[in-house]
Amino acid sequence: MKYKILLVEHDAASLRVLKRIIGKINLDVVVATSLTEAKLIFESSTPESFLCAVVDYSLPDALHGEAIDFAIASFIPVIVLTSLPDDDVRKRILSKAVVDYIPKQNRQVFEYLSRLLTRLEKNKKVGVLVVGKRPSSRNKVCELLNRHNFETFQANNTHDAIETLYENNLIKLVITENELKDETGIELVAAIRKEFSKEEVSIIGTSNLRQPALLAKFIKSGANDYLREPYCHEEFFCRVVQNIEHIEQIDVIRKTANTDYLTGLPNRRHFFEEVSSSIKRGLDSMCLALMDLDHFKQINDTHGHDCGDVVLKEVSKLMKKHFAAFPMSRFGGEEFCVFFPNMGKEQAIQTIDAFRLKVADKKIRRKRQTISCTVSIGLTALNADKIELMLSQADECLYKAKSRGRNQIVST
Ligand SMILES: Nc1nc2c(ncn2[C@@H]2O[C@H](COP(=O)(O)OP(=O)(O)OP(=O)(O)O)[C@@H](O)[C@H]2O)c(=O)[nH]1
Repeated sequence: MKYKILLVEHDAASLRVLKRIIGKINLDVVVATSLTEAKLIFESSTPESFLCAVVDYSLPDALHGEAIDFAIASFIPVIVLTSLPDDDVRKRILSKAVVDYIPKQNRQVFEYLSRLLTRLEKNKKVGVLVVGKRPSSRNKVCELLNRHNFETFQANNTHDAIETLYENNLIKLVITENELKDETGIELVAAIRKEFSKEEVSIIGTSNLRQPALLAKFIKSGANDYLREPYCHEEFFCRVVQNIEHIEQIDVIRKTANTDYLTGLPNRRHFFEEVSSSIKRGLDSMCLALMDLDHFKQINDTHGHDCGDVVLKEVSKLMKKHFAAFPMSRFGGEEFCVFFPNMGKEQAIQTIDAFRLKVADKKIRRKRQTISCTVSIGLTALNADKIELMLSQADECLYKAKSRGRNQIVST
């Protein structure tokens, strides 16, 4: 779904820059140049279709921030723009339930707005778990997080907190105070760290001024960061976003390290890890298939290496669709592998043979040429406790499939 931004701005020059910036990040802009216009637009739309409102503090018919109150009352997150960057205005803006405010000082602040909007969109898919004994303090933190579009979860004890983490893998951050219903926040941090690493879930511990020693204890027990209460709203969001971005960056690095650059399929190392841990957990039955494109050198030699790459990508696309439910990998070169956990030999043969036929039927068109290819497959149903053993069996079968004429399955 493409979200809309309600832009309430009177100044023509600012409008031009803002429209360009918002358009660049692929969000739709709906413009109102006054509070009256904004109200009219809202009468015919739903708040859910708006990611947020970007509102100028001072409009011809709303000189003192009245448009901010209107947008907040309409349940959309609000970012305030102001060309009056004095401390009084800043305080007045931050006393309202806004996402942030942006003084219109230079071009850099518009870049900041662009990052903020991108963040607000991403936040819709990020969960934050808030843990503490008192519902009132949990609700206060959740209200701040909801303002930034985060999905929030709550727990008042260690057991429920860990269960919630297991049930909702979109949770990237836990914010906990030390006082819980059963144990302490410090004990909760230690318990989370037994199950989830710092790279999977960030934790912020909170403590008030009367307990400064707690902050160091939080960090020593495995928290990533801390917040000293009472905290200002800007510091709260800086810390929250910093900790979530840390997890997201690690996620990008992990995905890059696990993915084959050409085809986007998981690479050999990732496949080994995934299948090995699946075998360790114990399976009733399993099969492993090793596949190799036939006469691929000839495809490269006839049509060029670029076309060879296109063939690899097209076969990988077919694989992603056909084997969506199974661990799969580009093993290297023109060799691919699929693992079938809890599947008997007959069913695995049926599944993989359907794929073999799909590959043979596929016509790949490139630069007015039509390329076809076939695939040979070695499949093993050996119940081994090590993936290496299954691979060597599948490899022997694949060798036989090649020597018996290719475009076929040999199984053991
Ligand atoms: N275009 C392209 N070619 C690759 C890539 N990786 C490996 N190859 C080529 O794949 C070809 C594999 O050739 P061979 O091992 O001789 O096997 P084949 O021609 O498929 O013959 P059979 O396996 O016996 O059917 C070699 O020419 C490699 O250069 C790649 O990423 N892109």
